[in-house]
Amino acid sequence: MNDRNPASETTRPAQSVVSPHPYATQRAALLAEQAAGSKRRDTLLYLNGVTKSFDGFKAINNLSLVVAKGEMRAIIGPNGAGKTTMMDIVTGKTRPDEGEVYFAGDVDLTQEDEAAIANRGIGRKFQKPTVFEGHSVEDNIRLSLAGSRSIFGALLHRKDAAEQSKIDGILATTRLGEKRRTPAADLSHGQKQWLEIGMLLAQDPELLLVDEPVAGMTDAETEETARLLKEIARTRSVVVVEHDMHFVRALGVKVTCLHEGSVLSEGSLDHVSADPRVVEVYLGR
Ligand SMILES: Nc1ncnc2c1ncn2[C@@H]1O[C@H](COP(=O)(O)OP(=O)(O)OP(=O)(O)O)[C@@H](O)[C@H]1O
Repeated sequence: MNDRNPASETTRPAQSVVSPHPYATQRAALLAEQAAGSKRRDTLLYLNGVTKSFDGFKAINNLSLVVAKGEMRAIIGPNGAGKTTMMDIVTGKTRPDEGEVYFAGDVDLTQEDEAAIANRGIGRKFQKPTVFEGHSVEDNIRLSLAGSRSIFGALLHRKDAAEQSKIDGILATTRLGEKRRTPAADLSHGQKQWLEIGMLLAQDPELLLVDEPVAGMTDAETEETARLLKEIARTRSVVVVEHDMHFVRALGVKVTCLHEGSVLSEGSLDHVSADPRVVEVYLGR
């Protein structure tokens, strides 16, 4: 049955001529603000229009990159694309000439030094592992937990249960539980890389920057590293720079290809590796 009343339709003014009720406009503005706010809250690392020149050469050129909370992102690109310089900028080692770099909403990283940025919860793993070779695996983790305590104090102080359980958790994550008493010097190259990742985890970073973690690893170690980083990324954001495409595929995350200091292509590995520009400057080489 058609219960519409044609008479009332003819008398009702057309919607387009009715100006919206002030509350409706306010509500629309509020919703837009909430959406923008929640987007901001979801963002952990925000780079916008970042540029850095060395002697007139733009190593980073109008780079924009957004990493969400809890996201793992793989960064690929040819040598000299600016991957290391990008990480140097995020960690405060290098100051950008222009652009915005924000962490966790409103922390302006361009205004902070390396130590302050590390304290904010940004941990970086360089390509070459730097562990305390003479100490056991477990003590390496303990020393990293210690923070401001002296090294001597860290090794001598009474072990409390909470600390021990944190160390055990890190050893399990980094597949080093059975190696806890082994001197770091006796670990394989891959295990040393995992130990260093564990030492970073001891500092509870919200964002981990990892530079070429699988370079020099065996295939089995490479596969295990992909699993390990995926586990870590359940509770933190991870940005991993890597040339090994098998490894990047195993990560199964969004990929950003840098070239000449800017984003050349971004998306799934399939999308990025099918991009003719990426094939031309990187994958096809
Ligand atoms: N401190 C510096 N002084 C001068 N030039 C620099 C400096 N740091 C980086 N560059 C230059 O900036 C460009 C980008 O270098 P960067 O190391 O960031 O590239 P990358 O993508 O990390 O390369 P790779 O894959 O080889 O590590 C290169 O041409 C490099 O020579």
